[in-house]
Amino acid sequence: MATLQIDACSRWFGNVVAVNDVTMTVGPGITGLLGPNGAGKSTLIHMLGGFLPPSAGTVTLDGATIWKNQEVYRTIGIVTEREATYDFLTGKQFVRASAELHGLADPGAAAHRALETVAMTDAQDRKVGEYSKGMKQRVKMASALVHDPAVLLLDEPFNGMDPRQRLHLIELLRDMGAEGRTVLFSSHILEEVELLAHQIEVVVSGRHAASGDYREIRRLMIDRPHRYTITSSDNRSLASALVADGSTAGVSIDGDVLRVQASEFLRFAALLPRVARDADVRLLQVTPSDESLESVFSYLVESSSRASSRTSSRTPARATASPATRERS
Ligand SMILES: Nc1ncnc2c1ncn2[C@@H]1O[C@H](COP(=O)(O)OP(=O)(O)OP(=O)(O)O)[C@@H](O)[C@H]1O
Repeated sequence: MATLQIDACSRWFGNVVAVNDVTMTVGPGITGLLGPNGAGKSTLIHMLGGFLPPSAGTVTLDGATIWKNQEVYRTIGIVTEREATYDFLTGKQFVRASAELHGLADPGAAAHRALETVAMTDAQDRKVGEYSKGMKQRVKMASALVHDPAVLLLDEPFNGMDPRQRLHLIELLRDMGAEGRTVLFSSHILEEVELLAHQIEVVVSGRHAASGDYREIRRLMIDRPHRYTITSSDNRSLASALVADGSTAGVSIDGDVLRVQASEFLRFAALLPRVARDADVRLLQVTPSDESLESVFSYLVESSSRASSRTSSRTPARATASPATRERS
């Protein structure tokens, strides 16, 4: 079982602070690294993969420094976002070269196994330069898996994949996670993160904005209005009862449904059944209408930008759903 630890880590390039005082733990299973363009995801992945040293702080695997540590490199597989591959090699040669660089005893067998894992044996004798984007991604994946690493880091692995390839990669990563490997992938395709990751780490402007299950993160943001769509036995009576109580920010009737904006999640969750019972109304369906990762993300981006406009560029901002908030709840 491999655990990655990023501790008070910053990385800057000249005046640009790409990663700003991030502390994060990534354990076995699948973790999604989420953030807008330029948030620092690739920089974090490069530091975890041993491609870059941190400018400050530490990046370790099971307590061992990753940077320039060959022993650690043996246990890490990394698929970078970079398009560049050795186009003149066949898929098989490309993966085998990686096996040889790792000094594996039987590079041919290891390459074959890895190509089988990503379902690329049929195309293994074609030149990488002739592959589609998705096929290139898979062969890069095979090359990262060739030494059977305990840790797998993937930067935007779904880029350029068609839906079938995407599904295949989702299954593959699920299997890797289930085997107890530590899998960290970055993506801007929110549905994939939501579908795949048991744990989500959000970075915004180089800062660690949130950590946890996305629904959990969402619920922690109790200072943000939550929207619900409700159907009940008597929407009109329920609407007036909710308005009279005064703890909702907005109530409107929209055809057969009631749309409610609650100012506090926890309070509203306790209040709604009580108000319904007192008004003699039966609740038929209560659906959160904005609990997607997209809305969580927009909120975090907004709150982190608000915080960063108040702080200097090297001071970490605390968004509402930062780990510190989590501990308090
Ligand atoms: N080698 C470099 N030299 C200078 N600036 C860099 C370098 N690498 C990254 N940066 C800057 O650091 C910031 C974070 O970049 P990074 O690539 O880590 O973000 P990202 O979240 O992966 O973005 P994207 O999703 O667009 O790939 C950006 O402002 C970027 O321009």
